[in-house]
Amino acid sequence: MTFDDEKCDGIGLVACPACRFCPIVEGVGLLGYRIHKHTHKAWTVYRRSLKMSGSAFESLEKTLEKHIPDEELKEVKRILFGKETKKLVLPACAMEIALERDFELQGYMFEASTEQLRTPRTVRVGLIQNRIVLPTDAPVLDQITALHKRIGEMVDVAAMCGVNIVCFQEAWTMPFAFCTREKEPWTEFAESAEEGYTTRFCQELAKKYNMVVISPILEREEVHNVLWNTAVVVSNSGSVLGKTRKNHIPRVGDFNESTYYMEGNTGHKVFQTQFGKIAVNICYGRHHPLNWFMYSMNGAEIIFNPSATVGGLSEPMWSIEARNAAIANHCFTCGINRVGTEHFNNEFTSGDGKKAHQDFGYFYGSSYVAAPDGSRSPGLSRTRDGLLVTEMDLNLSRQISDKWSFKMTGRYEEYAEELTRATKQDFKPNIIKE
Ligand SMILES: NC(=O)NCCC(=O)O
Repeated sequence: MTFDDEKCDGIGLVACPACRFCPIVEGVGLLGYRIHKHTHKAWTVYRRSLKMSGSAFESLEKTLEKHIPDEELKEVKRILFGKETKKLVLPACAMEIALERDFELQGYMFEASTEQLRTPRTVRVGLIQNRIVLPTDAPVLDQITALHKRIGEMVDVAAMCGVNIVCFQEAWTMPFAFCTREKEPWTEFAESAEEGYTTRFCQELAKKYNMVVISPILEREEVHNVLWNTAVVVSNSGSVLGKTRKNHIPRVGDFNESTYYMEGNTGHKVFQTQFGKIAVNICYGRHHPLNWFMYSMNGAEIIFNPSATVGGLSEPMWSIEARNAAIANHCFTCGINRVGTEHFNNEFTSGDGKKAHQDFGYFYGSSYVAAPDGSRSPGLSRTRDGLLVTEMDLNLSRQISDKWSFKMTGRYEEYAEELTRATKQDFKPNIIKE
């Protein structure tokens, strides 16, 4: 599409393609001067984000909206995404600041039926996806500090939107350098979960905004000097509620993560917060249904899945796995993925005979929330930093559980016995032959 922004008449919806992507027009539908005021700016921001990403494909939802006639779109969306999630009206000041700070802001709500004996248990969750800020060869502390600043300005907006629990992407303080297999300088990004500067930074945010902060970092456990891929959960009081470590380590494509840290040893912890019981299933753990299941068995009402994954590898699976986990476990799930392409100075190979390269591929964002009734929010874009705010009534989980009864019909004892047998060395698969 070609467009000359000098000639835009500011009416927006027709004249300027940016308006279709401008969160102010699209998100809240504010009329009059706001459309005019933001048109050129949004278009500039949008164009800049496309140029930076090297990807013109913004999101599946946008493409469906662009090409499917209105009368069919509703039905297509119902079948693909489940019951429509209503848009959440977010404060105009938050929308405006998000625009100024060049990130997408979207809000949705998951409602539950009214009950006679329980009042609604609504909680607002914020998911943050982002690019790295500085090049990967900038000094380590500069990179960390720049990311703190960027995320800090996004959390300010989350606070304006009334977010109670915010979660960042996997290893958010660093480039996803595990593709390189080099130890230095990447291990220098590892920090103490309890006392590192990133945890201190999150404690400040948590206290300032009365917000639970989930901070997935590369952890250096200093007593034994062991590295882990860890999510630190900071309570809204500002104290560290605990930490939980990534249970499953990928050995696929360029995800050479076993070079850097060990398989988690914290089991399937669930954290009781003021806003609900939460758990964190880090990235590759989402391919393991039993991992989700055990967090749910321990009572998790919301399971976060902070991730770093690229289009060439996992994009067709992305929209299915966390959503399926929400359905199967009668809980809410939140998938968060980083954005953009990260370049490294030294070439590396994928061990597949193909040419050496200097990047992982494209991290496609697309963060979303899925609900126990099978519905899901639209995803954030594939190309831009973003904050997704969702309001969820946690009563929905028990309502759906009462309806579908997966926990009641699960026959877990049977599976426990069979699984125990299946993991023994002398196991013989139960195959009937003629
Ligand atoms: N970070 C991480 O575990 N990535 C593995 C690839 C994937 O799970 O899509």
